[in-house]
Amino acid sequence: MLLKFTKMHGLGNDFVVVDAVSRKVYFNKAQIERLGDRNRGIGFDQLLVVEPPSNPDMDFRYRIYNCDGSEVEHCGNGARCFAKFVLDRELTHKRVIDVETKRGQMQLKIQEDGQVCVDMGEPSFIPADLPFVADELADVYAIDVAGERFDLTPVSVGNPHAVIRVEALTDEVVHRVGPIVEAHERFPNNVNVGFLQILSSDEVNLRVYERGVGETQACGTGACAAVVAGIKQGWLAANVLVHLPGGDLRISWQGPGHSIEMTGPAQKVFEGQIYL
Ligand SMILES: N[C@H](CCC[C@H](N)C(=O)O)C(=O)O
Repeated sequence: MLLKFTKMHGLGNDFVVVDAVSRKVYFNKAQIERLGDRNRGIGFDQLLVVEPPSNPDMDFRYRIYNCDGSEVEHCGNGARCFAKFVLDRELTHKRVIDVETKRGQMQLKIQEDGQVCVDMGEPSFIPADLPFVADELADVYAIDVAGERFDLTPVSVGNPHAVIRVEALTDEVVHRVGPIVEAHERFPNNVNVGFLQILSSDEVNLRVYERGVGETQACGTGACAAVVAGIKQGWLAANVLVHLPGGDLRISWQGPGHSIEMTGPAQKVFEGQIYL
């Protein structure tokens, strides 16, 4: 089958986006892994498959697959690219789009400057919501990584995140600790691992070792998780500028009972077709 696709990115977190509204498309795990292979396929961090909504009150549904083939609940950078994709392809003419994903419903607003503002929903610090195995409720949890102790804050943004505050964002800590925590037995569904360096109460540096991918240039849900963890710990204010390797995101959260709001760019790189 000849598959038409659009290659996009949000701050270097890259996606292949497929229109499954005009024509149904299904992928098995092996096909996703092959398409995501940067040497033998197209290459992407995540595949986004845009479908008609199952709920008639929604405009679309879109499915999110990591390059290892795992389907996931939420993707912040992907949400912004999804919004640009459906508008550019005239699948909608709305600039406020209601969409459902595996984690639930959310609303996206495409601003006149092309930036996309996403209602990322409410975070949860309840371990069972990730899931994270914990004997008791705490603000931070100590986890042993090869004999070294790391304090982490588990946060669900629909998908699971472990936020670890560090004084320095070194390759060594990200690439050694990231994979161990990602697959740690206390995270039965694995976890995205965010390394947070606080610059001030409203500015941080962040690197994310993503579940099912490895380190990405940016992670939207990771930026949301890091900011809400920092606010909960009293390190951060309600509106934070997050510097990621691929660029900046603006994240704001007014506290429990409120949604997280994320604003950032979405870029189209090229359109293509490939035999599946
Ligand atoms: N790797 C993530 C999904 C993609 C998240 C990220 N690309 C974002 O922008 O939020 C997970 O397994 O939950």
